[in-house]
Amino acid sequence: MDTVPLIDVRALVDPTSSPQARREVAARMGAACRNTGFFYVVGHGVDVGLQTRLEALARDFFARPEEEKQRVRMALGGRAWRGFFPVGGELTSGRPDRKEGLYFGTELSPDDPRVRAGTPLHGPNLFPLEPDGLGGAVLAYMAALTSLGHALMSGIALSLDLEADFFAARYMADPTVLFRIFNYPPGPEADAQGLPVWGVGEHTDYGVLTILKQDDAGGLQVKTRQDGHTRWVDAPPVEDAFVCNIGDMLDRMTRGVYRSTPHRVLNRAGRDRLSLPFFFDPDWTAEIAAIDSPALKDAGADDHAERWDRQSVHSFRGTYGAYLLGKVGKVFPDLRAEVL
Ligand SMILES: O=C(O)CCC(=O)C(=O)O
Ligand SMILES: [Fe+2]
Repeated sequence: MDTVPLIDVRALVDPTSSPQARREVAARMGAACRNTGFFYVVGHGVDVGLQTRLEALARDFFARPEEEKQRVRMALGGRAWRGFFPVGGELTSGRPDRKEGLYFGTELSPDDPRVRAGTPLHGPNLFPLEPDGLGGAVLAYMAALTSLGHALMSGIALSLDLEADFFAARYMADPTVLFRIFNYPPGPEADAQGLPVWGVGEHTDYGVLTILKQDDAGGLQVKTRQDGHTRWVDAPPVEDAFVCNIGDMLDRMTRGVYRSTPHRVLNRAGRDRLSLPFFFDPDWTAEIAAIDSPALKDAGADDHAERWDRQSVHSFRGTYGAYLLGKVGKVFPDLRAEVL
């Protein structure tokens, strides 16, 4: 309970595995979702060569001069909300994070009806021209992680006694995919007032499932809860494993039984930390509702009084797109006027 469990998900990824093997993996995922809301996955099948290439290209990009990075600044991405933001440009829990980043999403052409209609967060990516190959590697990685996301969601569905394709059919036929590459520069742990300078402040993720690749610097912390006590534990890097966690929408759908657990980052490595979170979220137009399953008869407590943002995810009614826009406006106040 106090550490983040590690789950071999090979049986969910391998099309020839037995139903029994799938159910066993699903049961482990279900236990992790009820307890920490966080777990590592190995046996995920994502090509190591692709991961290494993408990491090297990302390091190359962030090491470039600020004015070069600004050539793909978010303001140029318009309503699609893509591109680069500098250190301090994002406010996760009301204060600027010490991180810079690149935002990507599903690649849509300007002719796509949603783009033509001006739907926020939909559009083409804003890829840097240099280093050469970064855009292609990002697209290949997003495709690989989309497959993995569907496989992991089949396990989560089985863990709730639902059909394996429940999420793919009902909520994620056309998933909202947000992919980010963050660089956390080193720096003092506290500011002039003695307050900690977070790479990312305490927060929960907005959607259903986050699949995170982190480098070997460490610094990710997860808030666990046991017997009414909370405790921050480290989620250190594990060789060829992704860190997975569930977000507010799955918490909402399971009435709090599966937890969207708060987490934060403090880079103490004394060097840059690179992380690549992939957010695998419901369709933009999906209406979020509680799932009807006997596996969810013991609903969790409404925890809004203890939550980092004091909001109740359980009272939310509406589409995932509406939920996401409300959140994004808070973390990027400067871009809000343009998009909302
Ligand atoms: O960089 C990390 O390890 C975590 C990032 C994160 O929590 C997020 O982007 O939601
Ligand atoms: Fe997060």
